[in-house]
Amino acid sequence: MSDQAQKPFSFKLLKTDGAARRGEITTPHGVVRTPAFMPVGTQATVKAMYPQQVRDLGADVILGNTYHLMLRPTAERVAKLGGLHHFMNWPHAILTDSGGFQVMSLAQLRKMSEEGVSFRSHHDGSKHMMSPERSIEIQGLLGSDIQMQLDQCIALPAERSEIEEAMNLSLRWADRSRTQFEKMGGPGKGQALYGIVQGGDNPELRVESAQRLGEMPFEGYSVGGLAVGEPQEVMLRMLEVTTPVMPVHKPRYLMGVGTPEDILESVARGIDQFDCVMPTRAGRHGLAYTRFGKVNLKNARHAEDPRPLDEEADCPATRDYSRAYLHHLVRVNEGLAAMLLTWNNLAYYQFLMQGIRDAIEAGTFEDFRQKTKEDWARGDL
Ligand SMILES: Cc1ccc(CCc2c3nc[nH]c3cc3c(=O)[nH]c(N)nc23)cc1
Repeated sequence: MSDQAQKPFSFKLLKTDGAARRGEITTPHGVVRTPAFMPVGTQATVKAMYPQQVRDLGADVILGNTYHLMLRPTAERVAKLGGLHHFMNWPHAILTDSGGFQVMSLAQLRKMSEEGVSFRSHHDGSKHMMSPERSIEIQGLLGSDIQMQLDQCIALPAERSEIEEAMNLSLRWADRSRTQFEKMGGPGKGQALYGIVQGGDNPELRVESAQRLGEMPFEGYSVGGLAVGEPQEVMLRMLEVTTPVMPVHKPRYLMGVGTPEDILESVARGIDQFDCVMPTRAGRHGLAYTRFGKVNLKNARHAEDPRPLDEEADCPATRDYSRAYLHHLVRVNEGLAAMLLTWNNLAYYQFLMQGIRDAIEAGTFEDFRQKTKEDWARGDL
């Protein structure tokens, strides 16, 4: 693969329905159908799932975590073992974050400067420096198909001056990330680097960030700085002012989003890619997502319910096990509970994304959105 001239990274906008977009991203490891949900594989595994299982549910791309992997087993070791795709036996597309967000939420003794973020590992206290250049070097060593610039995501609410300072630092880091990405020959390998729009909950700063990033040569653009605890209407309002000033023919990735409803509402506002720990983490805590809303299997009301989660579903976890059995597994904390509920939840998320893609192609996205929300509201009879 390495010596073949790679097909360049590309995005095709196939159809729009209102602000909703149906597209295709071509990467060196296959095509990503958008709108896409990208399961999170933090430590080189989508927790409690086999790679082939994740693929069979319809995932075209998963996420790897630069911060975790740079600490254990280190990016250099993953590179020595053939890169992340080979290491984790996932031959399809991989997207990695730059690691800055995780440093700010997980590491100890963090110190932010113009150079980057210095920090100590939350495992063994070893010292590290994450600069735009080092982040791109790590993502290149992992062999990531879609890489992120190093940015500064701040918690909301925040003062305008603080938001503006973080936005401008992220723009300077965008430029340094791009320089390093091109120095490492990313475009020639068919890899992509996304700029990340910041600007907090301030509409003017959001527009300024998107416009200034749009003038820089990125293969795609992320909307960052959201899904950090702000109300849903603030997040949606920021999308309404930001996506209209983002490049039309480049993919848009809303970082860290979200629940099925967040995804539906964000597709309606022009977003193409999503990631969220919700389906996998919730699965490990006994929560099941279904066509008719959420089912908390810890709840005693399921103790003698012989029905599966959804007998019409294709996924064995959803169709072949009673709620009573799932409730039992959750209550006695059996490993199979996490396996089955993660499987169910990822299956539901991919089922939702397939429905969204089909509806945009058919020009019926608005009906699909309303019907899906009615089904969720119907609740789990
Ligand atoms: C493995 C993996 C997990 C999670 C992520 C996304 C993590 C994430 C956010 N999650 C919620 N809100 C977020 C905002 C930002 C942001 O502004 N910048 C960056 N770089 N990442 C974010 C990427 C990769």
